[in-house]
This record gives sequence, C-alpha cells and structure tokens, in this order.
Amino acid sequence: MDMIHVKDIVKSYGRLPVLNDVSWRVKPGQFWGIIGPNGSGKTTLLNLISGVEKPDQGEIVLGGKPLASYRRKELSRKLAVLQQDGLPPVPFLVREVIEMGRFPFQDWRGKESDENAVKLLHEIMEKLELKELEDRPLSMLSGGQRQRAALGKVMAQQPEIVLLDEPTTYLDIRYQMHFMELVSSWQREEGLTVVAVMHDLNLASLFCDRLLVLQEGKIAAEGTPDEILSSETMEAVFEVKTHIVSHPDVGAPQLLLKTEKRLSINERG
Ligand SMILES: Nc1ncnc2c1ncn2[C@@H]1O[C@H](COP(=O)(O)OP(=O)(O)OP(=O)(O)O)[C@@H](O)[C@H]1O
Repeated sequence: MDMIHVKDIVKSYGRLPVLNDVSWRVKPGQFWGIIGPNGSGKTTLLNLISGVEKPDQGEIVLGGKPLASYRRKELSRKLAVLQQDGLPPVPFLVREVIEMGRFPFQDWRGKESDENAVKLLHEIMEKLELKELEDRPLSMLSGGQRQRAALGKVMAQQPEIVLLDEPTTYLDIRYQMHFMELVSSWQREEGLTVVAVMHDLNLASLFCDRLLVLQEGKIAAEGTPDEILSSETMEAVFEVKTHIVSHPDVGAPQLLLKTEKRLSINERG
C-alpha cells in the first residue's frame, strides 16, 4: 500500500494556478526529495499533504485512508512536519519543547499513555546531543541548536511520515550534514517515510533515494538521483548549465555550476 497517494491534485490561489493535475505515490520507508525552481509549488504540495491547505480538486490518501477523514490527534501520530525555521526562539526549555511532541499520545488531562515515554525522550536527547542543553530556553540557543530541538520534538511524536520543508536552510555546512545524517539514521532505524523539500541538490543526491521534480506546478520528472541529476534535466528545469560529477566517496551525482571565469582571481586579482 502507498504511504502517501497524491491523486489528481489541482490547487490555485485566486486565479493563480499553483499545482496542476499532480499525481504521485510514496511507498513506506522511502526518502523523497522534492526539488524545483522557486515558486514551482513545492511548499504548497507539502502543505496539502500535511492538511494545512485543501486541494481545489483531487485527494490525498495517507496509509490507505483519505486525509480529510483523519482526526487531529490521529493525524499527528501519522505525520509530523518540520519547517525551515522549526521552532521560534521562545522562552520554553528544550526539554519542555521535546515533551510537547508527545501531545498526540496524551489524553484530555495531558496524561501520557505510553509508560516508556520518559525513556524515549531521554534517548532522543542523547541521540541529538541535546542533553547538555535540556534546561536552556530556546531563546538562548543558536539557530542550529534550535533546529536540533525541533527535530527532537518531531521524533518524540513517533510519526510514520515526516515532511521537511527546507530543513537545513539556516544551518552551517557541518550542521547541514549532521542534521541530514540524523534524519537518515532515524528513517532507516524506524522504517520512516520522509519527504523533504530540498534546495541543495547535492545534499538531496546524498540522502534521498527518490527525487520529485516540480516545474510550474507540474511534475517534470521523478526517479532516483542518478536518473534525475543530469545536465539536461538541470538545464531544462533550472535553466543552469552544470557539470555532473560522481562523488569520490559514494558515487552519487554531484553538481558543479559551469562558469567561464573565476571572478575572485581573474577580476579582482
Ligand atoms: N498563501 C498563498 N497565497 C497566494 N499565493 C501563494 C500562497 N502560497 C503560495 N503562493 C504562490 O504559489 C506559488 C507556489 O508557491 P510555493 O511556496 O508552493 O513554491 P515553492 O516551490 O515552495 O517555492 P520556493 O522554492 O520559492 O520556496 C508561488 O507563485 C507563490 O507566490
């Protein structure tokens, strides 16, 4: 069965068509990257899958059940979302914020239903190296540390599907890699289904097993990074000329932008 089935979706904002007849299937345990130029409809597609937006036509089905028929807590157990700036710098403590991820497992009194929850929260903080930060308020953390706490909250939610919207945008190069490795190991350990909007195509190539390419609200291509990351597709979709090289360690395709000049040397000398 498909974990996510996007069926014949049409979505407009006013008169602006944003997604036009998009159909797509995601199998359980897959790690998809959604790529495409600015304004191609990536975030809108993610918002439709998470139920934040409603389609004008078509339907989203999660785990065989229409999204529209999920109750709120039931949906929170199925699916979690992490935005590019996952948590605002509010005065809540890291520990408290991660505990908030347990909301779908609490009854109306706020009582936790899983007796192993304390152990789970402890393991998450260990794994994300948040132990030494657990009593710090989010307002006293760096953007990268806050994004790790946001991932902790989402992990505490124990969803089957995680939607990530440009999750590494504000992270430095080390934390970009670290964050993607954390998501990837969580995905493999739990058989999680991941859909991530990615602007960094080289990171997408390293971590995603499938890529969906959106262009002007339509699916331009879908396939493995080896199939998708070609000079032809990059030029057709992003209007850039690229060299595609094989990553020396793992063989995944990596992009280099073609250029005539190296301005830092040739011009500024
Ligand atoms: N709430 C909204 N109201 C009106 N128009 C919107 C709204 N949200 C998005 N749009 C428009 O829909 C189109 C697609 O936006 P979307 O955010 O889905 O693109 P994207 O591929 O995620 O872009 P980016 O790479 O720039 O984040 C854009 O033209 C955008 O201006």
